[in-house]
Amino acid sequence: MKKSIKVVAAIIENDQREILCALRSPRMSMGNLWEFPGGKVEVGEDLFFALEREIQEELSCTIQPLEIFDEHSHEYESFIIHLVAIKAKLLNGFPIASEHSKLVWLKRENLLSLNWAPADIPAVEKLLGE
Ligand SMILES: Nc1nc2c([nH]c(=O)n2[C@H]2C[C@H](O)[C@@H](COP(=O)(O)OP(=O)(O)OP(=O)(O)O)O2)c(=O)[nH]1
Repeated sequence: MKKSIKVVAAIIENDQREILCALRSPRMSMGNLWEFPGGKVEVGEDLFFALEREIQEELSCTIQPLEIFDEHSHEYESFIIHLVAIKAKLLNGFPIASEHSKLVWLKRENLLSLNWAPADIPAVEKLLGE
């Protein structure tokens, strides 16, 4: 049976209505694909707390999670992901990539120009329709 993982991902929007997109590095699993920054939820962990923790670890800044925007399961070849995309705002600091290869802020209409992790497509499409 395939392993199931629960992952939280932050949809962070700036004052210009641009959304933060992160490129997974070639060293990471699913390398060279774009994602919303975040990571795996630990057992028993609150989703918003997990998101704050992951963003602090990965981007060295503080966010405030606002609301769950989209939840989807996606079956990859070797595991099943339950991806919870959560809208969030920057509270302190500015995102700095430590694990990712690149961070970009994009307007909604440009989001589909990136090569997204397949599990993220429903959330990206929902953002386009907002
Ligand atoms: N963070 C994140 N991961 C995503 C997204 N879409 C998607 O398919 N994934 C996949 C990539 C990874 O296989 C998995 C998340 O693992 P991760 O490596 O980012 O999480 P983590 O920091 O907790 O991992 P770890 O190295 O500490 O074990 O989910 C997304 O939008 N954000």
